[in-house]
Amino acid sequence: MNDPASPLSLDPALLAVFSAAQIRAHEAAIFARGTDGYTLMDRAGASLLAALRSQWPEARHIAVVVGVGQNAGDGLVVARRAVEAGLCVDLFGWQDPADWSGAAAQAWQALRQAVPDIRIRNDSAGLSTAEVIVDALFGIGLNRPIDGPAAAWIAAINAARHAGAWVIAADLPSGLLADTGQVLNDCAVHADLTVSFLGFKPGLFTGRGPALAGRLHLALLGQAMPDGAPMATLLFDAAPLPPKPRDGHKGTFGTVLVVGGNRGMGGAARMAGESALRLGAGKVILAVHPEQVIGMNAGRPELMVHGVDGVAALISLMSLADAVVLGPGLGQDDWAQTLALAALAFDGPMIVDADGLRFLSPVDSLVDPRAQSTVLTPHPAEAGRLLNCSTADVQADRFAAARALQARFGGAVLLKGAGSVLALRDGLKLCGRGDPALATAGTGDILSGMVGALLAMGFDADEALGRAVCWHAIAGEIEATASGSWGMAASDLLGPIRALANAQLSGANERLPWLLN
Ligand SMILES: NC(=O)C1=CN([C@@H]2O[C@H](COP(=O)(O)OP(=O)(O)OC[C@H]3O[C@@H](n4cnc5c(N)ncnc54)[C@H](OP(=O)(O)O)[C@@H]3O)[C@@H](O)[C@H]2O)[C@@H](O)CC1
Ligand SMILES: Nc1ncnc2c1ncn2[C@@H]1O[C@H](COP(=O)(O)OP(=O)(O)O)[C@@H](O)[C@H]1O
Ligand SMILES: [K+]
Repeated sequence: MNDPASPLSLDPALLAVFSAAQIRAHEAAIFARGTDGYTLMDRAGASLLAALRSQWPEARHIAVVVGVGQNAGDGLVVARRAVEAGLCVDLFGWQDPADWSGAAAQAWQALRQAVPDIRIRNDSAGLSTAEVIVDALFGIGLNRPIDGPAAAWIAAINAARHAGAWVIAADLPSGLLADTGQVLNDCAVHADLTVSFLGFKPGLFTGRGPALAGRLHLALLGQAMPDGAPMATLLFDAAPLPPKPRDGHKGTFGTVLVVGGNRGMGGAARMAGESALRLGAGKVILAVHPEQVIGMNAGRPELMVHGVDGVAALISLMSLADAVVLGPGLGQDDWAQTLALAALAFDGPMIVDADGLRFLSPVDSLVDPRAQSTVLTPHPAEAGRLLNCSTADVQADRFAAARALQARFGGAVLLKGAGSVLALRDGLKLCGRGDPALATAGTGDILSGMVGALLAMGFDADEALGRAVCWHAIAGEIEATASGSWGMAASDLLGPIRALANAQLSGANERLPWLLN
């Protein structure tokens, strides 16, 4: 069933994210090839101004807030070019111009030459009169919590935005850490548009990034994308399933066994089962607590619901399964533990989610076949439990957490939440789709059923996880577009998911968060 074809036709540069260190190495290589820093910075400022004018063509009055490093230089270029274009420009900050170095110092000289009476205003009162504010405080050089004047300027920019100004960020919204999407001290600019220079940074897509960066625009500054493997690749679309063979029968498309549905938690197992069915699994069996059987059978007769009271009953169901989904509504009691330990011995592809994750033990990923065919899908709190750290620790570096989970437990790992991170055999992926509509109970169960169906069809762990995450996120966008982000119920995703898998609904490019260059 594997079908590697992808409907994506985006520029590869738009699908790669690079760490700050990789961007710095790229800059060094550009300089070594003979382009100087100021030339690059001038292009960065020009790109930012072009994006600003294309997004807000009516804007006449802009404010540029500059910091102390080279990110300020981008802002100084914008100020000069904006004045030259006839816009009214106010420049704000606290830096003594004599302290700027390198290309930023050249940008200041160029600005002074073009606008001799330019001055840097150190009082944020005038900020609120601007239609658009350019955030040129910090880019990839941010390396510690922000306090002092920089924190005050960030607060002033956010207050002006709240009062109606638009905000465009140079390279990154200031305060957002490029590599992780973390914000320290809860101090960061909230931008409407971010122009990212030379390559996208991972932090724009995960952690706090999606909430703070606004729309994204990539400006390559006349350069090819950085050499070498990116830190992660972005997942934006997935190929639909191949046509269903005319001579297929229910056995052809795999049997999924969902193990979960403890007392009071039957809904989770049912949602996982239903999503496996809607994605095309040939048969779906639910192994649930005996007290759940009657209600579940009535609700969705296509699901084969079995009350399981011990290991023997589960093993006999496992013998029928092509893939196991362990965890939805499993709970943590003795019944859950007995079933989980038995299910984890399943000799085939498996996804472990929710409470199922509590019963995992570390594997030796080099020798344990389980490590090859298992998909783990923790949310940040579950990941913290598995890694023996806090949820905040996980969120501080979601890439490191996903990698650590993969190293410890093997398989394909998904760290859920806005900007889901996938640690796969061939490296890191980052889901660039989704909507906060998905932040509601049960959407994780829907996802686990989808992965189960794809595993049962024969997709390998990486492919099954990548497709499921993508369709699930796009389905969330589709529902949000149709009816809004508030109030979606997890089962609402089932229709769009089915349509996406059948190619009857194209999710490609519809709500990509950036302006295509
Ligand atoms: N020609 C080029 O090189 C090009 C560069 N480009 C642009 O340059 C940006 C990178 O510039 P950058 O490396 O100077 O870093 P930047 O983000 O300005 O900040 C570092 C400064 O802030 C300081 N600092 C750090 N944290 C702080 C804190 N919490 N609170 C207070 N201060 C703090 C830090 O101080 P230090 O650590 O040295 O004490 C340092 O002085 C990049 O994102 C892109 O926009 C593009 O134009 C393309 C061409
Ligand atoms: N703000 C968001 N943006 C995009 N996706 C989100 C957001 N919040 C949650 N999600 C997605 O919704 C799903 C929630 O799963 P999970 O936390 O396990 O919920 P549950 O256990 O209730 O089913 C995950 O796939 C997660 O990535
Ligand atoms: K910035």
